[in-house]
Amino acid sequence: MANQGKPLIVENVSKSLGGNKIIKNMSFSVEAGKIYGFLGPNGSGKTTTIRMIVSLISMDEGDVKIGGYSIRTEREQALSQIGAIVENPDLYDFMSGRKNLIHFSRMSRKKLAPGRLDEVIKMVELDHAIDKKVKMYSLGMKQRLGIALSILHEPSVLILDEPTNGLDPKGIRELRTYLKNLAREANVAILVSSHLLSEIELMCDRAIVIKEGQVINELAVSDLEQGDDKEVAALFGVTNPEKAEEYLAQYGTVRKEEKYLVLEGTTIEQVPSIVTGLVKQEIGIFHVSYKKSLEDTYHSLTEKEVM
Ligand SMILES: Nc1ncnc2c1ncn2[C@@H]1O[C@H](COP(=O)(O)OP(=O)(O)OP(=O)(O)O)[C@@H](O)[C@H]1O
Repeated sequence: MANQGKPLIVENVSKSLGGNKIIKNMSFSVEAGKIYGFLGPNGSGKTTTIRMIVSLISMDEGDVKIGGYSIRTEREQALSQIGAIVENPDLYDFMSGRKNLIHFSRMSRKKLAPGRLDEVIKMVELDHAIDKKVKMYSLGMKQRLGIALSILHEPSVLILDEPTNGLDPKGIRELRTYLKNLAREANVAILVSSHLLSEIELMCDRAIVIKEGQVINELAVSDLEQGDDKEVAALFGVTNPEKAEEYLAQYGTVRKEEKYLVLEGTTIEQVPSIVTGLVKQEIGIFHVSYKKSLEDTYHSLTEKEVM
């Protein structure tokens, strides 16, 4: 098959809404086993594109191929290959997680492979709570149950519109780990829209950047970790974050990212003297690295005029 390894292909898709051309000749593809971030400013057309991919709305021009099937001419086969959470999944609060899964799998009419239900429950790490009522679940657990629902039928493509919305940092971290495993172990192609750039950096292999309904760039997130002599974001893992934060503030903006302090707006050349300074303050250092932040690249891309 010509498109093997690219289970999602968006080809020259256009869409007008309310008399305005919202999506303009959009094309991109997503590889199996990889997580792609779908990034763009508010109103750039992320949700509209996703709604077309999952066939919630029609497209005016172009096509979307899912597992090689056209969403226009082979809709049923195409949809059988895709799992998505676009709006909040309608879970029944009064039923257990397991009963929800059974109920929705019956509705989808596709017969589940033996053992699939337990496999999915394990994959989303809900084994301990699957027989509890959904109303007892945290938001993160509901999110994982939603993902379980969307992957029950073993799709080759999973689409998540702003999946970290409303999750706390622990929930976000769990979701990230879980999605990474799903991509690697089940070879699923995952497209995640998000406005959280740092989240895309941590979660995704590649980022598709859109603006005004057009793809303006596609980047390998790992490429961004090769800093150059321009401004970088330096990551410090230290024994006394409060004291270190105060010290680092003289060099730029400091923010916390999990167990690290991130110093924005420094240069690679400055890093050795910053490390010396931290040591003089009797702050222990267990990690130092730097990266060109996706945020900088993203802003420099989206602030340019679209041709
Ligand atoms: N039904 C509609 N009729 C007219 N215009 C619409 C309709 N739906 C969306 N739009 C417009 O299309 C553009 C793209 O909207 P869309 O929701 O796809 O963007 P988005 O990138 O998902 O934004 P956000 O990050 O804010 O969710 C916006 O300008 C929006 O106002």
